[in-house]
Amino acid sequence: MVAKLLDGKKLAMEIRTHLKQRVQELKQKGVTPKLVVILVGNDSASRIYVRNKHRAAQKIGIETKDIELPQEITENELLAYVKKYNEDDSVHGILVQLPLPAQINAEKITHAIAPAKDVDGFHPVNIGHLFMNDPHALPCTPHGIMQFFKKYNISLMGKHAVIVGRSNIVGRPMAAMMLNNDATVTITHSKTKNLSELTRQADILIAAIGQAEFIKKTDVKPGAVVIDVGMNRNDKGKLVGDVDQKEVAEVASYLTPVPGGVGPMTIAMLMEQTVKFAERGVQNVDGEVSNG
Ligand SMILES: Nc1nc2c(c(=O)[nH]1)N[C@@H](CN(C=O)c1ccc(C(=O)N[C@@H](CCC(=O)O)C(=O)O)cc1)CN2
Ligand SMILES: [Mg+2]
Repeated sequence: MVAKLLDGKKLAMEIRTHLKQRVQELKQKGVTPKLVVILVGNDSASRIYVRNKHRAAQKIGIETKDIELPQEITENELLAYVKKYNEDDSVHGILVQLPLPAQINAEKITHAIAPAKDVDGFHPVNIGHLFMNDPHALPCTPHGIMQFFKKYNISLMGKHAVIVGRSNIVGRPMAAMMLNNDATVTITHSKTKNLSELTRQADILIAAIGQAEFIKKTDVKPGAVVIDVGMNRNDKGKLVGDVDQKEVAEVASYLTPVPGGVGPMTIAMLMEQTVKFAERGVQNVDGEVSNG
């Protein structure tokens, strides 16, 4: 078997085209979706992701305000920025790019973003709604992965989904989304015993461990759908995923490439969520008018 590649770049472009239309409709109603992106410090990768978010937003017609803050900023100073944009009615979405410098408690910051403007879907209120199968805002990476299943008609019903990695931004929300779509979900992590025994049972395998080419051919059931969330630099400085792509492509039915798989979908979903939040504002206004 040779795996079919799930092209995230192409799917993200399709999604952006639809979003452009939705933004135009919003603008006709006098609303321009507005996203505030806060970048703290000098992390070079974060700088690139923020730039890519800005470009994606521009292409669709979303207004962005990029705020660059110094590495040494205090937690309270950063919280003051979040508060300011929480209170600004022209802003529909706020995100703080992660990771943050060591002196700042990232949880405290993400928890300070108003749940209604939490385009990253990281706030505990939004995570709670997601786990209760009543999603309000969805973390962008797992939400992007769900779009592959939709696009390629990969049903999750009754399937065994095995997730390697239990982070708050990928593993845990991924588990909730797949559970909400009737998969049987196993979450594994660095302390899991006999990991390969579990990954070999997966109909759908999500690799989000942060270790270069960790998942080998022998860890994968023939015909499995394999999603590679990893972004690591190997010893030659090349970007590689958590999956040994060359080997695993020989046994998987579907595989997301790195680059060009999950990454572009993360940004597409951020755009989608920003538009959705702006549409909610319009619905509320329409509601008030019709009730009046
Ligand atoms: N506030 C947030 N911080 C972080 C998030 C997030 O969703 N919200 N996710 C990651 C970083 N990230 C977006 O912020 C992100 C990372 C990578 C990509 C991407 O498109 N990657 C490319 C490859 C890029 C390269 O060549 O280095 C790909 O996979 O094709 C998009 C978004 C952590 N922080
Ligand atoms: Mg990718």
